Amino acid sequence: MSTTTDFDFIVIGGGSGGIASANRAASYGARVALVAEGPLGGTCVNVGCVPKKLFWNAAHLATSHELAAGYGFSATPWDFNWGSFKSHRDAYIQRLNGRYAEGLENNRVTLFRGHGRLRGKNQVSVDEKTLLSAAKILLATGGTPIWPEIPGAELGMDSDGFFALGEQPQRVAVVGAGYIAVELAGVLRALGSDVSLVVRRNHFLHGFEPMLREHLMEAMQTQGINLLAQRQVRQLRRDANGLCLDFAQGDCHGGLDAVLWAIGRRPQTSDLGLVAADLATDDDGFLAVDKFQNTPVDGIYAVGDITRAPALTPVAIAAGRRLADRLFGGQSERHLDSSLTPTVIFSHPPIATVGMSEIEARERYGDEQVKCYQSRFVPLLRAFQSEPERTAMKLVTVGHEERIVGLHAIGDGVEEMLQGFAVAIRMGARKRDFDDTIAIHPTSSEEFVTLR
Ligand SMILES: Cc1cc2nc3c(=O)[nH]c(=O)nc-3n(C[C@H](O)[C@H](O)[C@H](O)COP(=O)(O)OP(=O)(O)OC[C@H]3O[C@@H](n4cnc5c(N)ncnc54)[C@H](O)[C@@H]3O)c2cc1C
Ligand SMILES: NC(=O)c1ccc[n+]([C@@H]2O[C@H](COP(=O)([O-])OP(=O)(O)OC[C@H]3O[C@@H](n4cnc5c(N)ncnc54)[C@H](O)[C@@H]3O)[C@@H](O)[C@H]2O)c1
Repeated sequence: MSTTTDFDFIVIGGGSGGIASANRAASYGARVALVAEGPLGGTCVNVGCVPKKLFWNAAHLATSHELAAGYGFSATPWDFNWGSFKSHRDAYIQRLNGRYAEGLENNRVTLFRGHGRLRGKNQVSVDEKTLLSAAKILLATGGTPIWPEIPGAELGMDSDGFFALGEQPQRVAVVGAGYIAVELAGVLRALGSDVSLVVRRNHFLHGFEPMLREHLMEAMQTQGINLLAQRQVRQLRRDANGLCLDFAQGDCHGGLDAVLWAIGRRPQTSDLGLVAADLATDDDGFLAVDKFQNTPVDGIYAVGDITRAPALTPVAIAAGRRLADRLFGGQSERHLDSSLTPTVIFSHPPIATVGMSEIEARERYGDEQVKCYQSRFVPLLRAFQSEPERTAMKLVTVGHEERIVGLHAIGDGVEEMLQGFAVAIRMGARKRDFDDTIAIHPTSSEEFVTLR
């Protein structure tokens, strides 16, 4: 190994949290090393948020001709060219990779390309060739898709494989019930594939406000997504008709071109040299951190998907930046409070949600303290459709002051609506603050300030 180079801060992982923390620390004058394998930007930029949102935009355009007819446009659907979309998308992502590299260089962060591994509490090796040392080390190595341990699993693909596809699969089964499953099932269906969604329970998006998933389930069924509920996949095999899923319930689902596993992600902590630094993960591979991102070992920190914080890019970024503010910016109490994290599921229609579901609020505060307001309506955009997809909204309030503890919406445009409402809720907004706010007409978001 080459001689040790000394830094103030070593960051392992060039994704959302790692890059944000490295740049922020360098802005305070710290000497920072970033050890990164894989393309810069990590999951979000390369195989997550960015390609997914571009797909979502494509899917949105693909279905807009249905609306356009009512507005007097000739309703000829246009053809989608998967290959051309992919080459534009990949070129865009490459530009982002380049911008991240430039940003690091401009901020004087020293980039080491390769696999980072702890070699003690203050040392990190890069591909076992270069040795770095620092008093402070941040672990930000993100997550990776989980594959089912069943015969034939390798015949399917994970979300990384989905983004690598050169051609559109025509008959697809998506297995899973979380964000990725509903998002990618929706994209594929909107782009014209025949899609089945395989879930173990009666529903998907377990843990979210039930109003949201009930509304989405209804919309997906109207769109022609085949929901295969209460199915546990036992094996995947290939026969003369294509891929076939066998279920523990005794039936099967065949004739498929592709099967997408979307059954969760696990933290990438198994090859990080944790033992050398006296660190250990929990049984699921996560690192325990306190509110300041401190691991139990002094001088070693963790942010992002390797911790139990919500696995979202803005959470990883915020945790990484706040940590750098605290360690190098003289802000000794700076930390992330992720308790009211707003989130959007880019399903069709999209879901926007922040805070507690009605059930969670009733459990926490008791039935008599909780009051909910709801609305379900046809947005003006869909005024000319014979069977329009509706928008649904719900506010969950507590106490005599009716403090808003949950805000949930599903429908056109809600993905852009949530951010501002999340600010108000974080500031402690009450129902009457919403009522006192003049509506913007005609919009869908005005419904939130006119609920009765
Ligand atoms: C399909 C999909 C869609 C998503 N959509 C959204 C969305 O719309 N909005 C949202 O907020 N979030 C979304 N997410 C989640 C988001 O991508 C993650 O929460 C976020 O990327 C986590 O950031 P991170 O810094 O923890 O890790 P990552 O971004 O995963 O970065 C970790 C980096 O570390 C590298 N690495 C790992 N081990 C080592 C090592 N030993 N040495 C050197 N480098 C290493 C990895 O190669 C990777 O580049 C999505 C995720 C997926 C999979
Ligand atoms: N829009 C966004 O912000 C966005 C989009 C995608 C992903 N993400 C983040 O990435 C994380 C990972 O996403 P994800 O969808 O992979 O995971 P997830 O944890 O959200 O969902 C995994 C789902 O798979 C189900 N499941 C587990 N094992 C299964 C099995 N053997 N068979 C069938 N179903 C099974 C689980 O019940 C769960 O519903 C998310 O939790 C989220 O934080 C965010």
